[in-house]
Amino acid sequence: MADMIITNGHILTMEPGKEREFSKGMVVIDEGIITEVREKTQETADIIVDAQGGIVMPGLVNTHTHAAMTLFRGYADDLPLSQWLQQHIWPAEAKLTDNDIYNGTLLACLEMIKSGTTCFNDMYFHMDETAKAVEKAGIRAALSYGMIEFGNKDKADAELKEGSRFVQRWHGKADGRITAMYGPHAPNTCSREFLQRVKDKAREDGVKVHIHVLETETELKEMKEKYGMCSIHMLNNIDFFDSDVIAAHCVWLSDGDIKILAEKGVNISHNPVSNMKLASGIAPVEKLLKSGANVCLGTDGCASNNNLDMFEEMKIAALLQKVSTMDPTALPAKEVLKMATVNGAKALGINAGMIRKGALADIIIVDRNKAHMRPFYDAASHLVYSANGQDVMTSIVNGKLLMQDYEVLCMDEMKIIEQASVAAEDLIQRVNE
Ligand SMILES: O=c1[nH]cnc2c1ncn2[C@@H]1O[C@H](CO)[C@@H](O)[C@H]1O
Ligand SMILES: [Zn+2]
Repeated sequence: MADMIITNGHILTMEPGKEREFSKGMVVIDEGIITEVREKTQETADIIVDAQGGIVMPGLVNTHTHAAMTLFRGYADDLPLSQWLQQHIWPAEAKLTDNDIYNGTLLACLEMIKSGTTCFNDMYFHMDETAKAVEKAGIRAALSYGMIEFGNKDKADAELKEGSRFVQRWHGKADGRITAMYGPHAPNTCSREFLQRVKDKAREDGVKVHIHVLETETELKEMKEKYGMCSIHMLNNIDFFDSDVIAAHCVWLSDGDIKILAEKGVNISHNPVSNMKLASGIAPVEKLLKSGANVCLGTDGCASNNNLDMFEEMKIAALLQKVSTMDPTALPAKEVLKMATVNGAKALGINAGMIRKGALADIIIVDRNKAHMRPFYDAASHLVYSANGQDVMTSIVNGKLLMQDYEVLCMDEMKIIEQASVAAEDLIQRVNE
């Protein structure tokens, strides 16, 4: 007998090139893997999840965030990026403890599980604690220690050592739910020599690299002054780019940069809410997709968003491309849904983001028994333009129910909220001392 069957739901498979929909289908799960997807027939299993009145779809993949930054939600708003980071966020981050990161990450995991994200890509500090929180919550994640050396040789050695220690300790852990990566912060906070060393080490270790790239015009100007070229050309010159790189933001791109990113198979995490809030600019997502690049979707941290709701992110991504290109056909719902599922899973190298035989059972069920979800013509349209994270009823990761019919099963919800609030209060007191 199978471990689990999800039955009676409207299934959206999202398989690239051959997306299927079943108005009353069933998904069979065994040992964390999807073993069958088809029209409903009678069947039994250890656990039967009734998805009546729901859309069954792949869990959302958030390809760029800093989970523990939930502790800074609403702490410093309405500021430009450099001022926001240098005067507010970095001084506060200097006071973060292991305990803060653990509790902040658990709060993020709770929020993600409740709003349909089954996997996230994180770069931050005290990452052992992030990994422990992921292990406990049951969610899937790609994690990297955020390295910043500003060209300092001693710092470079220490940062790479810590990044490497983290990769050795956590890659493939938590029943395979954790993937570890290297996380050099950005081309203007890390030197060219350091970035080259990091990429060499990542290739040697067979792991991916997660980096911020051309988020702001300031970065573009700094790079041109320092190297006589933009970040994309500098990184390309040191052979940094391949399909094992996740480049977050990529806002300030020339047509030549887009060609390089597409040719090298670089994965681009678009983070429209953060880019709008910090007034960083608008990434050329339509052009990137047309060039064949793999574009996925992220929220960035809670200090620049201020939530982790990937439904909100999908809608804003679509709207922003339309208004910036003055073309209502730009970034249609189906395309943005792919960014948040299959493209994200591809970027992180996980066999998920779609409901098909052999894929990891990372699945969510979205409620359509709600006023704003009726009538029902097109599932993709509703998911992108009408739904929000609070419409997610059920979340499954690795074949395990983390939330069922709005009830969180993997953790004590009120305890997590309370612990994170206490940690944040204490942290801000230390910052203000
Ligand atoms: O949008 C952003 N741009 C640049 N840095 C960021 C952004 N969001 C968070 N961080 C910062 O990146 C470091 C993690 O490696 C942290 O210092 C975090 O505050
Ligand atoms: Zn970021």
